[in-house]
Amino acid sequence: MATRVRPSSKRCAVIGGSGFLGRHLVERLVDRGYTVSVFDIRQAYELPGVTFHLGDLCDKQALLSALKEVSVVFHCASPAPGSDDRSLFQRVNVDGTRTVIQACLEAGVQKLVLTSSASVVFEGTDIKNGKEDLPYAKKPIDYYTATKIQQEKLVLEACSKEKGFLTVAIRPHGIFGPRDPQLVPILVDSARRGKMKFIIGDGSNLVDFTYVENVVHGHILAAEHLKADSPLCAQAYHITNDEPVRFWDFMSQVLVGLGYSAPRLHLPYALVYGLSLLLWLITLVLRPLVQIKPTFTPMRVALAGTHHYYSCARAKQDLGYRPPVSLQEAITRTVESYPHLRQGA
Ligand SMILES: NC(=O)C1=CN([C@@H]2O[C@H](COP(=O)(O)OP(=O)(O)OC[C@H]3O[C@@H](n4cnc5c(N)ncnc54)[C@H](OP(=O)(O)O)[C@@H]3O)[C@@H](O)[C@H]2O)C=CC1
Ligand SMILES: CC(C)CCC[C@@H](C)[C@H]1CC[C@H]2C3=C(CC[C@]12C)[C@@]1(C)CCC(=O)C[C@@H]1CC3
Repeated sequence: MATRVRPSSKRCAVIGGSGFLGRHLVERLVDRGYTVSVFDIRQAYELPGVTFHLGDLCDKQALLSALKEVSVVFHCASPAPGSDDRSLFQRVNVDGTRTVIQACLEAGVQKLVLTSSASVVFEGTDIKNGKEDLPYAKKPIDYYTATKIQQEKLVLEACSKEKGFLTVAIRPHGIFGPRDPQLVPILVDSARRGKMKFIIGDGSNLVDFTYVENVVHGHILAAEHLKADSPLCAQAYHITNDEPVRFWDFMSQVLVGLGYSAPRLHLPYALVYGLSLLLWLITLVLRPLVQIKPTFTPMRVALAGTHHYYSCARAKQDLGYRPPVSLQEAITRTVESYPHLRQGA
């Protein structure tokens, strides 16, 4: 009878390891002595000690070859939140995550750490110091969020001590840092097109922005603390910088740091939200004729004009989590990492 080789606990796979968060996670795992397999639809870099497996996570056979002798899987792949492609989100985040779980079970993986999102509870209205026991959003703000909810449920429900398969979900919020393709580039693009003159609402709304290395730290703590007798099994954990900041102060600091002017003029939230909805409807109607990508989508306006910050007390208690990099240091490092996005560059 063939004996199954017991996977080393230092052998892991990162699904989505070519992406922004995934690559930072891979780099940290390698520093900590892990052997890492990356599974992604693209290869973005090369790193000693890292093996790349290219494929779509909806393809179980492709996944299985990447998960051989792997004990921990980090699943941080997703289509970009800005995409409006409902069927893509369903296929990758929901059906694909089912496939990931199935492949993990077949390959004898012991732990699955999902990158979920704090937004799974966000409906476009204020959340102040939200805890993990808030109900999932009944009316999620977009397809991305709707499928992140389903994805998280699938992963947490798959946790089985009997099968020796343990799962946990990390819920970061507003990840930023070097190489982020989203937050800073979108902000700078909007500034360059003269669209960052206005503050939506009175500007007092508090939001979590989380430095990518802190998010990585939360993932690794979760993987290392996840044991059959630990409270982590089938739980979700907010991972933030634990320093909520005024949304518009954060944006202004990044903009000014890169040489652009901070927004100053105020516009009423309800007006901008209403206009963004109208614009969204117009783009839907015109879609067969012309593709328009509005800057101020209803989702972005809701995120820019409401409070949404979350408690990470549960992560502190169960994981011993403390954000290693402060918000100020994180902003400084981020601004320095984008010389090509500076005003005039
Ligand atoms: N960025 C943020 O502020 C937040 C992100 N999250 C979550 O964190 C995770 C990582 O996000 P982030 O690093 O920003 O995203 P990225 O888009 O940078 O990384 C995701 C990676 O997954 C890849 N991928 C997409 N679809 C598939 C597929 N079908 N099979 C294999 N690989 C695939 C992407 O390839 P390609 O680029 O070619 O699509 C990309 O390399 C996501 O799950 C996201 O939902 C949660 C909270 C906040
Ligand atoms: C044009 C401006 C009003 C806004 C520019 C910045 C935005 C691009 C970002 C501000 C908050 C960010 C955010 C996300 C994406 C980028 C922002 C909208 C997420 C939607 C990414 C995926 C998640 O899981 C939740 C994030 C919330 C915050």
